[in-house]
Amino acid sequence: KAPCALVFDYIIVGGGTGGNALATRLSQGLPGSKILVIEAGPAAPDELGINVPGRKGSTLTGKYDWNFSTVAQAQLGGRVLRVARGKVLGGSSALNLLVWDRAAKAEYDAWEQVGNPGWNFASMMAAMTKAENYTGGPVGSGTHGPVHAVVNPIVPVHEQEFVPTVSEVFGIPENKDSIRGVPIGVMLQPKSIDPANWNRSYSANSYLPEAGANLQILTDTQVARVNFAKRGSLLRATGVTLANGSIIYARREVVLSAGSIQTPTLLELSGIGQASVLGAANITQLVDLPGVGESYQDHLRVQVSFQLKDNYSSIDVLKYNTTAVTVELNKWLAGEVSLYDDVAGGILFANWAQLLGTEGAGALAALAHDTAAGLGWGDVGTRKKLEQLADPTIPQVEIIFSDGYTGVKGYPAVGAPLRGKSFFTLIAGLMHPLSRGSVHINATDPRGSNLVIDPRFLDNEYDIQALVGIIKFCRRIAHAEPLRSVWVAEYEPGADAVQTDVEWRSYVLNSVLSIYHPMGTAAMLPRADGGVVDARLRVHGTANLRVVDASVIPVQISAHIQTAVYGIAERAAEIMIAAAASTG
Ligand SMILES: Cc1cc2nc3c(=O)[nH]c(=O)nc-3n(C[C@H](O)[C@H](O)[C@H](O)COP(=O)(O)OP(=O)(O)OC[C@H]3O[C@@H](n4cnc5c(N)ncnc54)[C@H](O)[C@@H]3O)c2cc1C
Repeated sequence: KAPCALVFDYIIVGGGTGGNALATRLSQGLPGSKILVIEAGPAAPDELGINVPGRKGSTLTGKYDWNFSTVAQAQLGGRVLRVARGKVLGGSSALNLLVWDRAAKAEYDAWEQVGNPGWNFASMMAAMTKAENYTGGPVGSGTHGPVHAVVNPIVPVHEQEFVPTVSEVFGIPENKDSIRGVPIGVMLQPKSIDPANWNRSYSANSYLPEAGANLQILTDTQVARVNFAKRGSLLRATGVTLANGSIIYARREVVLSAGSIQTPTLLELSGIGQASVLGAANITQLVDLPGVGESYQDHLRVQVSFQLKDNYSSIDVLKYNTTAVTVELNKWLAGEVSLYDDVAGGILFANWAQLLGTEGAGALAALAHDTAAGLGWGDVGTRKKLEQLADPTIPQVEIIFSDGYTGVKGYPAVGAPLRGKSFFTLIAGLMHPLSRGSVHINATDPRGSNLVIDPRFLDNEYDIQALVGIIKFCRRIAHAEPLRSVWVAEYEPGADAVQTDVEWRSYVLNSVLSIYHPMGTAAMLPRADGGVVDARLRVHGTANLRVVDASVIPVQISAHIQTAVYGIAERAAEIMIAAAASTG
């Protein structure tokens, strides 16, 4: 018999975005249950790289990042792309770039339409609102949830021209209500920041303090696999084995919240997945689930950067001026307005007709249909994406106005003539690429962290042409007044360097990056459709193993996905608490 310190009612693997939200709600809703979160990374409550909004990005490649990378992408000339993931209590919510927004109503409704009763806009909006405490948000946004959101009222002078340029010149109206399932339009977006102390608000400092004493958290502890016993035709999860070999038992349920990269690979290490992947790694297959690790989808980005006129200044000063770094950080620490507050995010969400006109949108949609047909892509997720191209309420495009230089060639180096200059960047985001990749354990080292991540970005002509269309539109925005008056020259890729469609195509292939929103790798779909979990988030073939993180998203949504992950966790808690009540 195991010592009772090693027995819990619920074990949640991964103290990240979804895991901490779920654990907190279970602890509140099931006060008589013992709940354990096991997180591979440390707790880092005082880490300024996490807490200071303007230092977002500084933790990438550091000790709080798993530092995964893709396999060489043949279609991108062999490039290897970074796959950032939080390895810290709070997971990727501790590392992300803070954008707090939502997709269109029809995109959540699509989850129900592909075979998941109860998963629709009404239920997801209710769940996402429960997570949210939006200061100054529109009527209907959450005001009592743990995670704070706010629009920074400070907008740099040059950024103030973005919304009027898009709305007046391109006729895409300003939308101050985007958070309620109607995202199309141009706006200043909220960020997950607590306005009381201007600190990043993330799952570890928002949800966890609300949990009861029945929640325990083990940090710096990696789970190696889930253990099972056979119960009739189903597997019953009995607990987990840690990387150090210890076993912890679960009386009721085990939940995987290890994120879109590690949830599927943990399933594989536990014997659930494709026969060929498990066979190659010498792992006995317990459940044949071909969908595990498949349908990897992400949002893609390319960008153009412009050098500001000398009378404008951006946050670039924090890249080269050490005095400014100290002064501004001290202001943040003293609770004064600082460049490290992270300015409001100017964002445009648009459909293809708004960007390309009716004819251009029709031609691109035809290319999407032909591409999918030609490649034989007929899965439910792709079919939904193709259908959604005709829905003008669903954004296919996101364009972000980013203060400062955020491109690929780098801020001008020491000694370069443009060092010390200020820039802004327009980031072109593709919300529904057709490419679908995979993530699997590595047969040569199944338990190592060298996972086989193959996102297959831009492996088809629709995705390439779609990104070309968006990036060309970014340049058009920059050339329209009043925005045109704030800059002197295009820095990246450079007006002379890229002019023709052929040149844009090769720029896109050479500079595409991930927006770090991988999803769908343990999709909530019927088993016959390649699903990994059912509509109650239970792994097919198991009685009590669930997945609660971004990997369950069955049809790719637009927008940044942290609000959806919190919503999934809130819904999961409702489902699990109801299940506990019905079984006693
Ligand atoms: C750099 C970056 C920028 C982003 N920007 C934005 C943004 O601006 N807005 C937005 O909405 N979204 C953004 N996202 C996406 C969003 O943050 C993620 O989609 C979301 O946080 C994922 O939540 P999750 O619960 O699925 O996984 P995570 O939050 O990543 O949680 C998984 C947790 O499991 C732990 N874990 C993994 N394996 C094990 C194991 N074997 N044992 C124990 N623990 C384990 C990990 O350490 C991690 O803490 C960004 C993401 C990144 C990485």
